Amino acid sequence: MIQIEKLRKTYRGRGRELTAVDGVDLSVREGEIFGVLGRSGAGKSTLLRCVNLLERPDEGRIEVAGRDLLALSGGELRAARQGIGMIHQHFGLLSSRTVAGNVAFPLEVMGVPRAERAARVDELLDLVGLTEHAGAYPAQISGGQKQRVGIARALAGRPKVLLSDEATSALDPETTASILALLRDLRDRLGLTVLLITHEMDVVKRICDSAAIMRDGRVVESGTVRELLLRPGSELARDLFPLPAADVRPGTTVVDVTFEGDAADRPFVSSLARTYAIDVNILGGAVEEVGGTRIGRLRIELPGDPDLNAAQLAHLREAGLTVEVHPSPGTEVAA
Ligand SMILES: Nc1ncnc2c1ncn2[C@@H]1O[C@H](COP(=O)(O)OP(=O)(O)OP(=O)(O)O)[C@@H](O)[C@H]1O
Repeated sequence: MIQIEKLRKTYRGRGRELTAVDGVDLSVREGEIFGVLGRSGAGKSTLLRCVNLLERPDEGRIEVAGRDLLALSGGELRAARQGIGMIHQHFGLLSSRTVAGNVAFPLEVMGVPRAERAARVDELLDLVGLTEHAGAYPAQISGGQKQRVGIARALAGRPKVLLSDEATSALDPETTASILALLRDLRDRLGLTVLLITHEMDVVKRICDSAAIMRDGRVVESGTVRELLLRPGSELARDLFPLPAADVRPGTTVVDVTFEGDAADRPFVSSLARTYAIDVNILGGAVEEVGGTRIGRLRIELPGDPDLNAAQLAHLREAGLTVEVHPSPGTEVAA
């Protein structure tokens, strides 16, 4: 649904150059919720603003719903942008207008006739659960309700794509959960494709089907959340399951074992200990519900160096577990 290829955007000013997006490729499938994560300054907002051409990239290609956005101009571009809604961290509501007036605003800009506009505003407010607050002003409603207005306004042009710029960052955890549930529900009911940027792991855990991590303007990993969690060395897995720094003692093997669904219910630690008559030390672990599946990660310590534990590691892999061995001290390659 969204195809981004070799996207580059450099900001120039006062003799300085800063490449905020540096050759990004990204593919978002129709109907999925795709999260872009990364530290402040990684280039997430710039990337998002390029997708609806609030920012014009220097190079690359952006295809949304089969249309090459950078090749469009005038009316065609306006129509394509109407098919892309956007919600913001600080809501961006007009304080002098009521809730209904804020939702009506984009419809006025689009030239929708008054009677049709009123019916559409009612429909949109119903969609986000704000019918009873139609006459309230932004100052009279909560942050969560303000974001619901923002969502209703973004959906005014019946977009197929919704962009979300840290939409829940200014909200408390409970309100965040309700806004995320609303986004997922709207995706299901309206068949939306959602591209969101966030620095909150909870957002990824709760609603993202796929994710990408950005650093210094580049995508360093991307894929479905499940794929990334089970991929050895994945940063997303490390961030979602924070474990203490691995302190590998000489003569031991420290292994991170990632398991999902059924495998979470099998006693693989005791099976390993029994089969090889060894003591297995548990160093840490976490189990999380991710996208409706239980995924867990356990850090265990086995006696003996890794090369003496080949059979034990194979035993874990054969049980369908993802196995990542920490290097022993002294095995790191000198830079
Ligand atoms: N309009 C601009 N002019 C100049 N530099 C900019 C502009 N917008 C962003 N930048 C710079 O580009 C880099 C990427 O910024 P961007 O806002 O895309 O990152 P981000 O990952 O979204 O971070 P944040 O969450 O802090 O917004 C930063 O170094 C930022 O200072």
